[in-house]
Amino acid sequence: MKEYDLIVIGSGPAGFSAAMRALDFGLKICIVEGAHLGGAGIMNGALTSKTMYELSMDYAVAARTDRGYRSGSLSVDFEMVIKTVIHAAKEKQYQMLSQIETFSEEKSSSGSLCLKKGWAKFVDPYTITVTGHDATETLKAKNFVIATGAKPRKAPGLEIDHERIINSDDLLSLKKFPERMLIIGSGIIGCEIATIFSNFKQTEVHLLDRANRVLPYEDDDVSQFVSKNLEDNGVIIHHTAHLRTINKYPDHLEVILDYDAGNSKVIEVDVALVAIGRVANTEKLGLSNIGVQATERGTIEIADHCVLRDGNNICHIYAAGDISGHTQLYSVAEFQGRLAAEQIADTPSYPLDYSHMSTLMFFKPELASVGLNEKQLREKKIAHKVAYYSNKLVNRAIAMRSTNGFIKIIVSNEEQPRILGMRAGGPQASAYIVSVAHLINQGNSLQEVLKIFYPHPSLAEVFRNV
Ligand SMILES: Cc1cc2nc3c(=O)[nH]c(=O)nc-3n(C[C@H](O)[C@H](O)[C@H](O)COP(=O)(O)OP(=O)(O)OC[C@H]3O[C@@H](n4cnc5c(N)ncnc54)[C@H](O)[C@@H]3O)c2cc1C
Ligand SMILES: NC(=O)c1ccc[n+]([C@@H]2O[C@H](COP(=O)([O-])OP(=O)(O)OC[C@H]3O[C@@H](n4cnc5c(N)ncnc54)[C@H](O)[C@@H]3O)[C@@H](O)[C@H]2O)c1
Repeated sequence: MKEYDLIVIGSGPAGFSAAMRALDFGLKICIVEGAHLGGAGIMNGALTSKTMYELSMDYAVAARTDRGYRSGSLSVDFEMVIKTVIHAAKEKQYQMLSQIETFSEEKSSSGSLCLKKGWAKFVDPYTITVTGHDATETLKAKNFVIATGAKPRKAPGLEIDHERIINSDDLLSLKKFPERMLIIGSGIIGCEIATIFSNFKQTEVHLLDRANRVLPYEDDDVSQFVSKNLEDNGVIIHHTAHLRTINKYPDHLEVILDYDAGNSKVIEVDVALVAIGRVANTEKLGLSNIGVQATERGTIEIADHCVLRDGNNICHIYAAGDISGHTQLYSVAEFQGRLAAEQIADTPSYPLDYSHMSTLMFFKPELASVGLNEKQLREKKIAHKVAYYSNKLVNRAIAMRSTNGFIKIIVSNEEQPRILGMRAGGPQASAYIVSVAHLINQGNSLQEVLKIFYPHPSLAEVFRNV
């Protein structure tokens, strides 16, 4: 039976970063992956959706007719779009495979990496089985990182048939642009997919928002900004609407929506896509064989990245990424994986500080977020002030003829106000978010922002004016 220093279960950003960091410490590592190398970080997730977003944004630029240019006969081929997206995913997967091969057991004298394809299940705290297509293998290790990620949540009473009623995992299997599409769920995935399909202008996009605004966890002004942009891009948003049922007919789906106001609406679409959150992949891991119970949300509780068993750390089994119940982001998964490997190697590490966590949301225009928003600060009863500045006043935005955007900086209510959070919407909003994350991390006051030179003309100049 093969024995390793570390077995990583799952090859997404959490698992792969844990493995790569563990390699630095000379460990003999095996990565076990049941589906796609790179997990949702690559396939049916972050990279594929962002590739499709970029293509759709290019198409939207090419389709403009208000800038003095006009393309002759613009058309888009869905098959080619999907091929390009899969190409991008494969490019990344082959980079990862090359890294694995570079450090294969046969070649590497110190640390080594191997990849086993199959589904892992704990037999006891030091043993797993890996079930592949044709065989089951038993492996042992001194340490484990569970990085099995998450999968799309099922909508109650709605069967996903993976052809017409689909989730984000099925997007790349579509054969053509749907003429009409309903997206159920107006969180990040729902709004990003609505942006992509409305950019291509081949699909009538309906977005079901069970609340009265999209992105329910964001501040009202930010949600309204996103809502308005989606509508301006042609998306039909059904606010305060609830899905009663979908009736399947050979050539269409009949959707019945019930609104909070009491009225109902029947609409016809070709594809319905469910995007109502993601649930952790714990159920097939054999957690009971290691004395671990998943939380009510199906996640694994951790302390210092160690899995908790009966309130105690099992200090040779770690968990990282979406499975851990923290914010489901690539960067968080990658960070947690790296720190788990450092714990395993007993290397002095630093605690993960989520206060300057940042994220980009790929809408039109993009939305960037770092730190807390007003809603969270009100919940935590933290006194704060808000500075707001419109891109309408920024020369670069004017030059781009693209002034739909803003920056909103949230600071503490102190004499020297510290930056607590920021939201920015507009072109290139992603470009300056990391500098704000640094300022939050360093506990800097707003004054620091004003001491910096800003290149002109740049969208970052928006800071100087807040
Ligand atoms: C459509 C979409 C778009 C996204 N866009 C972004 C984005 O733009 N930015 C961002 O920060 N985040 C984005 N995310 C979220 C991000 O992809 C996840 O937070 C991240 O991939 C989580 O990493 P992970 O390693 O924890 O899990 P995953 O990436 O889910 O990887 C887990 C892996 O474990 C494997 N696995 C599960 N169970 C087993 C088992 N028993 N045995 C063996 N293997 C197993 C799975 O097959 C999978 O490959 C997006 C997600 C989706 C779905
Ligand atoms: N750019 C990014 O950073 C990015 C992109 C995509 C996904 N992600 C990550 O993936 C996670 C999952 O994305 P998501 O959009 O699926 O989840 P989400 O939590 O962002 O949003 C889920 C949405 O579905 C709604 N909802 C829940 N149950 C519902 C029901 N029964 N009927 C109708 N609506 C319902 C919620 O009100 C919410 O609006 C995100 O939380 C995010 O962390 C990040």
